[in-house]
Amino acid sequence: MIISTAATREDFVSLPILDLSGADSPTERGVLLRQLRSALFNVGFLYITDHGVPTSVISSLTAKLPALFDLPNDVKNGLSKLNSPHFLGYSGFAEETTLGKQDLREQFDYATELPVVFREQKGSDRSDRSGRDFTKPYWRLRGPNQWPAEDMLPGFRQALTDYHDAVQSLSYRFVHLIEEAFGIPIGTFDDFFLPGAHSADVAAVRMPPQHRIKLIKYPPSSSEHRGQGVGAHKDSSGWLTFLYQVGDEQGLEVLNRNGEWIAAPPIAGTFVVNFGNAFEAATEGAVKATVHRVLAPTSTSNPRYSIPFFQGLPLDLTVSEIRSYIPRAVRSLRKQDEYTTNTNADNVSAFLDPRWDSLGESQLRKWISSHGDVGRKWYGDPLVDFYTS
Ligand SMILES: O=C(O)CCC(=O)C(=O)O
Ligand SMILES: [Fe+2]
Repeated sequence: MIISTAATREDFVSLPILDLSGADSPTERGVLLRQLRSALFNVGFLYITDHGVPTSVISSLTAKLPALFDLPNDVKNGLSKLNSPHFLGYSGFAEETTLGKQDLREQFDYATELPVVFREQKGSDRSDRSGRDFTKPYWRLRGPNQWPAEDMLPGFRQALTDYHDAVQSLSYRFVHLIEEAFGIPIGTFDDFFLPGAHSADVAAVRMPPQHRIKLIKYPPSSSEHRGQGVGAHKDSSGWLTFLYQVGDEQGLEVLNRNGEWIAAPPIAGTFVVNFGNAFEAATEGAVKATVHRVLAPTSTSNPRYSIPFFQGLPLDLTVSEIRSYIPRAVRSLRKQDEYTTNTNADNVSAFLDPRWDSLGESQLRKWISSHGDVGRKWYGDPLVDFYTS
């Protein structure tokens, strides 16, 4: 029970579950879109079933997670994020922080396999045909993965690649549903994901984004007290997040507007969908990047594994540009008082820094603040100090 001097507002106490098979039925599509609108504007967190990602694709990857994390320490450390200016690779237990506190989890970060585009300041060939300036530090976020040797974990690279491709295509289909729920033409956001979708003009064509996939292990807590698996936060790595919770260990919780933590337990075969800071900023808070956290498993539980897929956006896209795609009627749906509410989590005001507008800079800031050692090694102290000041 919540005891409060202010009248308690009605708010969500459980998360909606949307059956995406309704999208293919002329009679049920309208119902699905109504449910989606409610999930978007009232909750900012939902489960999806019948999402079209084959069970075999999911299980091929999830079956390999225990062995991945059980690789010898020298093999895991050989894949350390410290090797990677793209913040891709392995982070050992409690090496990452949220709100200045250690997250009691171990993780591998992977991404759409893409080559480096960043160029050092030297030389004249600094841009591509579109005039994009690849000497900007945030372009350095983009680059290839670190894979374990195939004989160390046979089939892992293929399983992760298949999973990436399937969830990427789910994410594009889901964005089409959102466009319909917003009342804008289906395909409006294709510009962000499918270069050249609407324009043959080289300067207008975007770079295809790099999506990120985290493979996470939360070991059981070392004491009776459940530790911080990951601290309260809003996602800032992308546009939408598609989270797969492996097995049945609980721990994910979502904050409602009354300040209550609502459990988001694993539901077999579903993905959890939520919205990143860029989405909240683009909709001016009409759709929230809802705050969530993970409590580490109890001391007597099994480890918990999870796989968030963060749908990427072009790094040179600006918040003002994205906003121009969202109708005023949608942006004006922001509920009073919420956009600026201090939730004691990384919030949108830190994301929308007046010093910059591009998503690349917001993301560089985010990566540098959660992995300071990687930031200092590859980006240097002045840049780290700038982004963390
Ligand atoms: O592990 C989970 O269930 C959620 C992880 C999460 O919120 C994140 O990594 O951003
Ligand atoms: Fe998250």
